[in-house]
Amino acid sequence: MSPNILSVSSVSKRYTTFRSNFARFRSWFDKRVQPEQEFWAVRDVSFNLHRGEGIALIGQNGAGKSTLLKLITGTVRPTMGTVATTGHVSAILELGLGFNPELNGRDNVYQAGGLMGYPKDQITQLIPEIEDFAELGDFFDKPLRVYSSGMHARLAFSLATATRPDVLIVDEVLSVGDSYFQHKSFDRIRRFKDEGSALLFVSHSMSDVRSLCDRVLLLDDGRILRDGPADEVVDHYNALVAMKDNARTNLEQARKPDGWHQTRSGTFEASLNSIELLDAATGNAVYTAAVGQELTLKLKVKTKKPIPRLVLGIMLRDRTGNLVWGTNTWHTDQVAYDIPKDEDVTFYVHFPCNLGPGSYSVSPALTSSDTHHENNYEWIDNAFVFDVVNTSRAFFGGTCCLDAKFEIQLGAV
Ligand SMILES: Nc1ncnc2c1ncn2[C@@H]1O[C@H](COP(=O)(O)OP(=O)(O)OP(=O)(O)O)[C@@H](O)[C@H]1O
Repeated sequence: MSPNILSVSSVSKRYTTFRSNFARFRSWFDKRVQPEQEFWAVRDVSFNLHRGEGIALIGQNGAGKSTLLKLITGTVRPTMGTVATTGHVSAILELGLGFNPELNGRDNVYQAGGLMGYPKDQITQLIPEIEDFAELGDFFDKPLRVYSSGMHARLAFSLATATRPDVLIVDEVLSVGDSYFQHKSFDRIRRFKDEGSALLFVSHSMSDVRSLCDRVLLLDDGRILRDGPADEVVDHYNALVAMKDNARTNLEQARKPDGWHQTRSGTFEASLNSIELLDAATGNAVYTAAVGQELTLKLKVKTKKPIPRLVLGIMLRDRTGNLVWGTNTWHTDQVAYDIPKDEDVTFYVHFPCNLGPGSYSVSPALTSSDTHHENNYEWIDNAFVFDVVNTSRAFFGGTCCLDAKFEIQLGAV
């Protein structure tokens, strides 16, 4: 493992509220003046970040993610514990932090760049690259008060990544940018990681988390609830979100011998008995499918109590956990109504294997509507895994087989 670039040791942050500012002031000198309320936003958090590693902090609103980032960047001081970093840390936290709305983009780069420790002549050297990357056009020379939030994000990201930092800290800020700029930013983040930068990333987008980070810390009530590989912790988090909405929900996790991590949650009032992938023509079981092969996914479900409305959802994900395709029988207008207790229900999903070569997982969910928030009967991440090989098409990359045809014409058309 490469050396630590950031060490967070037993860090806690307590916020206190006093009856008045005067009472807070008095408390500095008089120990008898106690706060009206105290609140631990971060509790005993420890982890190390290594060169080239990407760690995401995830968790529900108020879990303590932003506070932890502020403790790491030094904007907020820990009540207990220590944070140690080696090298240059660049953070893109709250939108436009350190920017002046009355100054234009260019002057803000000088001002905020100066606060980041860049000498003026270095900023002058970096300005063309920052202006070019931000792609703000004439807005670069207009006051920030006329910027949209996406424009702020463009300026903040371009400045924070003008030189490659040893640790890059990115809060939710990129989520306000348009998808063109997000792609461009993610490419730059990936390149920095490949060149040795470490990334600390906060996002509510689980696909962004999976695509940028190898490791995920799940925060809950200021504590680290899980620390592990992205697929495992994100699935745990999704199951927890479902549990918050469904009181009687259970949660089980296991790593299977093939390396895939399975998370099963729900009330299990309706649950999956079996899942098979079949060749559509012969009905034979398929574990390795050919690109273009006609397939049928067969799922047998048993009810343990009367179910007024049953919906099957299917998610197909690639090896890195990114969603390739997903829908449910609510959207296809095939809801099954009034199913009695102890009933067998069989679902068939027919599809051509228009996928690229690689490994894929199927995650079924049994619910009562288009989301799992109302009733999560059962949700199994990675319930079935299969491979796809290319035996009949010219070489292509990616997870999708478009069967595109090239046409070439010489001369003017
Ligand atoms: N300055 C402060 N004074 C008092 N409480 C605070 C302060 N800053 C944050 N908190 C509280 O600390 C808790 C953690 O907040 P934090 O912003 O770190 O959560 P978060 O996980 O980043 O949430 P979100 O996803 O909504 O951004 C919240 O309950 C919040 O109200």
